[in-house]
Amino acid sequence: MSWPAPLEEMRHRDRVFPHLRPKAKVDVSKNVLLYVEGVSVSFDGFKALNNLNLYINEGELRCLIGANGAGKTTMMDVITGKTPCDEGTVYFGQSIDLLKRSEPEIAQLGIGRKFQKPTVFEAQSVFANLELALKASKGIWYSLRASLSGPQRDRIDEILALINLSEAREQLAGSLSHGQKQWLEIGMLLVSDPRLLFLDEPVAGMTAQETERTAELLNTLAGDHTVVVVEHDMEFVRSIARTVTVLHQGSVLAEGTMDEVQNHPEVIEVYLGSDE
Ligand SMILES: Nc1ncnc2c1ncn2[C@@H]1O[C@H](COP(=O)(O)OP(=O)(O)OP(=O)(O)O)[C@@H](O)[C@H]1O
Repeated sequence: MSWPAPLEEMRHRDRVFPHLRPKAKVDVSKNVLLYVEGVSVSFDGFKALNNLNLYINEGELRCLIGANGAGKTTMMDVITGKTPCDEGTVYFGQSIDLLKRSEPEIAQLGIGRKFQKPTVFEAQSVFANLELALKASKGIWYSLRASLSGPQRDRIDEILALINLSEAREQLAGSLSHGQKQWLEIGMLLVSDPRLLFLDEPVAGMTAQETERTAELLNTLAGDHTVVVVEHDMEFVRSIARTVTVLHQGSVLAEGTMDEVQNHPEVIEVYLGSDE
């Protein structure tokens, strides 16, 4: 029996729902997880990214800094499939061309992103937020299933410990401090075990103690995950970064250790020397 074309397509659920595809193998034989090469993006003739080149190694914790308007958000938008680019290439490992993938497909490949403002479900408990995130990462059919498996519960417990919220598991997310909400959102990304994580200003608005705890968390995540942090808080960057990349006018201005970039004359002039 032959099926009408749309039904035939539905039989191949993995074609219809990208999340059902097995996770693609990412070739990191050269130890580089992300290649951004020659990327330019213009908005009405203004170049937000200008021949940007950036390489992120597997398992590293990289900090990206740059003054307002340097192109940090646009860069993350291009990598995560939100904004198309005019020129350039973006590869995940040696062979996955991210510019050919949609935003959900890129998430499914294991690239997670936390936006600046936490977006947790305030009326749900901490545990329920993680449960919802886990089910959402498995797709719509999965969300209809009522209960979590034992290993999934264990994974959520592990994440709760990692993000320092084990004791707050039954608390409503809306009652958490700003810093705890940020951790919960990082936890919500971790349930799908992303390979590469982009975190936009993770310590903005945090207390000194929460900031310190976040530094520990990010250091723990690095290695198992590759973490790219966009941050304005220079003290925090100094406390976590091994390599810092400075963006300016849509290109990389300098890259190196915190000391190297802080002593870079052009960086001093355009960024660190400013009032930010
Ligand atoms: N959709 C858009 N349309 C027009 N211009 C845009 C758009 N998105 C970004 N821009 C411009 O591109 C430049 C780079 O912006 P982007 O948000 O990437 O910088 P940023 O480094 O993330 O800055 P911030 O630290 O303020 O978040 C800015 O001058 C911005 O005004």
